[in-house]
Amino acid sequence: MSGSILVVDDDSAIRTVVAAALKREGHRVTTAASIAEFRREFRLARPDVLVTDVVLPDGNGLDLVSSLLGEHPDLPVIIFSAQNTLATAVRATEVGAFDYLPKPFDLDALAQAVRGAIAKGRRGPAGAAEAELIGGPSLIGRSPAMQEVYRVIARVVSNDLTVLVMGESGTGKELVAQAIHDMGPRKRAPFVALNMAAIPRELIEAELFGHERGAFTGAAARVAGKFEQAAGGTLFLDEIGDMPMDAQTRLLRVLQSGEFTTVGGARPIRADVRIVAATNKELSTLVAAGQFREDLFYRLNVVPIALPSLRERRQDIALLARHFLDRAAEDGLPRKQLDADAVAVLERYDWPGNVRQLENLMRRIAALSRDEWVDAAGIRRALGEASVHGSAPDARDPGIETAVRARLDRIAIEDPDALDDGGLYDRIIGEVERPLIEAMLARHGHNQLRAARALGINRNTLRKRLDTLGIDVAGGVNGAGRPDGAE
Ligand SMILES: Nc1ncnc2c1ncn2[C@@H]1O[C@H](COP(=O)(O)OP(=O)(O)OP(=O)(O)O)[C@@H](O)[C@H]1O
Repeated sequence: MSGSILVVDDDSAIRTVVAAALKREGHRVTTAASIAEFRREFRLARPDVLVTDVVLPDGNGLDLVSSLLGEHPDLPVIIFSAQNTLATAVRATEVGAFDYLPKPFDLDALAQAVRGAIAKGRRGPAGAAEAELIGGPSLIGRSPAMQEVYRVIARVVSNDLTVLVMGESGTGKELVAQAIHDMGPRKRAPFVALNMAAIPRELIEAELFGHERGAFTGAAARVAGKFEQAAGGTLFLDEIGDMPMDAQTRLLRVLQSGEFTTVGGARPIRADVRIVAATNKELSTLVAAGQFREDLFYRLNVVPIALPSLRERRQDIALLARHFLDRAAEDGLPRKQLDADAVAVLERYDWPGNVRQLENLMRRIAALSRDEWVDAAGIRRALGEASVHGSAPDARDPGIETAVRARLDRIAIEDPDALDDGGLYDRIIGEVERPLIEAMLARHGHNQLRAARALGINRNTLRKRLDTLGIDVAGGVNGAGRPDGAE
């Protein structure tokens, strides 16, 4: 389906490339380099779709779209921008854009967006009235992976769909939940969080739904639960995978009926909350293992947001690191700067504790490093200290270091040639790996699937390592009896 498209961008190279790509798709294309040119072209061309940049020489594309859609509410608009922030993505949705493409975008994505715009007509939230740039917690990051996250957030802020945020610990799951709350219509009501892993299991239901006076021993007064505290706002259920089965059943009932009762209470109360749940565990695995209700999983997983680990968005590391140093300075700590080598070390590191670990490290550096400029050695030192002090999830056990050194000393005495023959790495790693794998197999009843899961490796990888290391599994239950790790 072809149509007439008006492309507004002050960069002539982008105008040319975009126009050529859209013409190849069979569309008629006109271009404009400014808002003034746009006004002229718009009257003449009467386009089916408008594609516009945000920063234009004589004004802001978002304001333009906002006022334009007041007059032409059915015009589908695609906004592209190099201002790849969550605020831009959300504002684009708020002003009623049909789609938002962060720059650099690929031409296929644009062509597809244009096809969608022509086929479906304008569909964004009605009205341009609420076009207000909202602050809120800043999610930092311009990587493609985070752009995708922003796009999903932008689509859900104005509705009440249940969102499930998945990601490793420290990737910013709570910050995403907070951003969804702060940017949506519930922002003036409370954002209430409950971490399922942090409260005793037997108290979870009372925490969620509240309890009446005398509902159980020690319940001296009526206490409102999180559902009541969050009324009108957002309830963030963290570590949902740790929710006990009974509580899961009750939560499911509440999600289905839209009502809950307090523990010991009889009168149903309307549940007026938007639910955002988060997990760092693979919920589908828990479902398969019978530890999480499948029906609840589907109820929660209406809009999934997969937050990438920090090592999957390394190009955000420098930006985040500088942001955390700025924040530390705002909090009164000395201002520090990172030199290029320092940034390179940060970008190469694997960040098992993700953004939280980077944030802690930057605060540590702000507080402890002596010079204003931090170099590579400064970062390595801080990383080393953090792990020895156990404040990072990658804390190295100094005992292992001592053991490895002692082993090398021994090899130097018993088999000095081995130190130079090139097989040392495999030999030492094999020596560490063997007891690790054997211990995990024993711990998990020789069930390979569970042992592999606990080690965080693929089952086939474990099998290969068992072969390579010559670990005998035939005697184990798994070797003969449970080839698939069935439980
Ligand atoms: N994209 C980001 N921009 C700025 N700060 C971030 C970002 N992501 C995470 N942070 C910061 O990192 C810290 C950890 O984030 P958060 O608590 O949201 O992670 P989480 O995934 O919920 O962790 P957990 O699973 O351990 O609860 C917070 O201080 C948060 O402000």
